[in-house]
Amino acid sequence: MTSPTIRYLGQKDAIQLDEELMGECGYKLEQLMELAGLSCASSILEAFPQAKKILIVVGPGNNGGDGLVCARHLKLFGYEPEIFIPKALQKDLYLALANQCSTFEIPILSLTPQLEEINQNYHLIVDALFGFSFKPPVRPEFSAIMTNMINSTTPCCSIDIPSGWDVEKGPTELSQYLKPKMLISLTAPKLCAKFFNGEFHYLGGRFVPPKIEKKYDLNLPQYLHTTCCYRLS
Ligand SMILES: NC(=O)C1=CN([C@@H]2O[C@H](COP(=O)(O)OP(=O)(O)OC[C@H]3O[C@@H](n4cnc5c(N)ncnc54)[C@H](O)[C@@H]3O)[C@@H](O)[C@H]2O)[C@@H](O)CC1
Ligand SMILES: [K+]
Repeated sequence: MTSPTIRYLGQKDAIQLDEELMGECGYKLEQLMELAGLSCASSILEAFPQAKKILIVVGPGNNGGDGLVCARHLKLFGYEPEIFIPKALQKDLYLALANQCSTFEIPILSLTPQLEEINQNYHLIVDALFGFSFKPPVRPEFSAIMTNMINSTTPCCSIDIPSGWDVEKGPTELSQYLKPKMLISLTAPKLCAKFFNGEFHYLGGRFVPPKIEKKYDLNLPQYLHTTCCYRLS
């Protein structure tokens, strides 16, 4: 089910819009990431209030950064998040966010969580591996964790893009692919979200100036009151 009016962005437009937010709109990446991560944690609180232990899989780009911010807010909301980072983080921003998570006593796992471990220990997986800059196929260093996420019986919540999916064409070229129960689209859904058929589709990233909304013809729904997430379907 999709929202009848909201615009779905292609990969090029998503990247360009992001650059404009941080260019002429004057946002810093840290600001956008904080709001994006907060909206992810807020969406999860609405959709999975009963989940307790949450595994957050953090990738090498800004999608992973959103995951780190989300982990911190989930902890503040009373969840027990744990983080797995398959590839060592490079940028100072990501290292600072990971450090904040450690300060919040969020465990950072050193070994790839195995399938049985994920099934037994966690109520939810947060997929913050790859976002709108992903180009398939998944490189080998991520294949073990991707396989475990795909095969796990624990429900998955993908941030912005279900990892491994083509940003525009969705999962069509893969034999085995992630089927998240929840998708949180940031700023606006990307074209691959048309192939999402899980239970919860949320919109987050309540930071778009009217000028940008008009320019990209986003037709965003009205967020209610102080909320930072909106359920699309
Ligand atoms: N305007 C927005 O909507 C905002 C978006 N943010 C997030 O930023 C994301 C985009 O971040 P980035 O542009 O940093 O990119 P991504 O996080 O999508 O991923 C880029 C990283 O993945 C690696 N990668 C790409 N293809 C790969 C493959 N096939 N196998 C293995 N690794 C691969 C790249 O080398 C790079 O390290 C969005 O999806 C969203 O989650 C927020 O942080 C801030 C605001
Ligand atoms: K993702």
